[in-house]
Amino acid sequence: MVAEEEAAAGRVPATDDRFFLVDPLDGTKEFVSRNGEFTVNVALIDKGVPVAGVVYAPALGDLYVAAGGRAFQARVEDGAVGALSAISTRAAPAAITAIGSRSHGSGETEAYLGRYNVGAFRPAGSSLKFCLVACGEADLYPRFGRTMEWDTAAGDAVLRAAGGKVVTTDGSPLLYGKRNQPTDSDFANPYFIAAGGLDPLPAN
Ligand SMILES: Nc1ncnc2c1ncn2[C@@H]1O[C@H](COP(=O)(O)O)[C@@H](OP(=O)(O)O)[C@H]1O
Ligand SMILES: [Mg+2]
Repeated sequence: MVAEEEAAAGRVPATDDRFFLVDPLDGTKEFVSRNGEFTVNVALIDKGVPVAGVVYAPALGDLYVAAGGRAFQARVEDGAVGALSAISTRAAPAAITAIGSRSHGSGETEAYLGRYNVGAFRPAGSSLKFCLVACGEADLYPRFGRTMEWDTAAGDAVLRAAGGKVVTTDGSPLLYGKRNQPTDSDFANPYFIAAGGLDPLPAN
């Protein structure tokens, strides 16, 4: 199991073909600003692919689950998990809804979005961005900024299971368990684009 705070303290186990990535508090800035958009993230990686995951936003009472190749959403009230309902991405409308970080924007992101017909931009914190694409509330989440694997793996699992995709700027699937990278630290992600029912334009 690889967890954000453990990794920060230098405790990183050898990773096998299958391992868990955990971020107990994703969206620290959201947590501090009390807007509720922080999450607890657990993902199961199998040979580099996020095959199962849970994203839980305790302050909002929203739970998203990827399991068995399908994605689900549930409400959590008073600690009780309500009925799971299946979620899926939507076919992208002519004017898409883009989603992006509340606290980590970039000029590159704006330039990339300029190549689409964007009808609305929705800022959101943490891994909730993947989940909003997964349930068809948004179509595109370009992230041209740094993240770590534990920030993205669970949301990525939910989005893939809902019919979407997460690709690097050259269009290849975002992979996990990245160690000994030539230009970045272990578990650091490259820039990526998460998409629902559209094929994202290559970014380079
Ligand atoms: N320069 C950087 N390097 C690594 N991760 C970064 C980063 N800037 C932002 N992040 C990650 O982006 C996450 C927040 O994303 P967003 O802005 O989309 O909500 C943060 O998660 P934490 O809140 O768990 O630290 C943080 O890990
Ligand atoms: Mg995080």
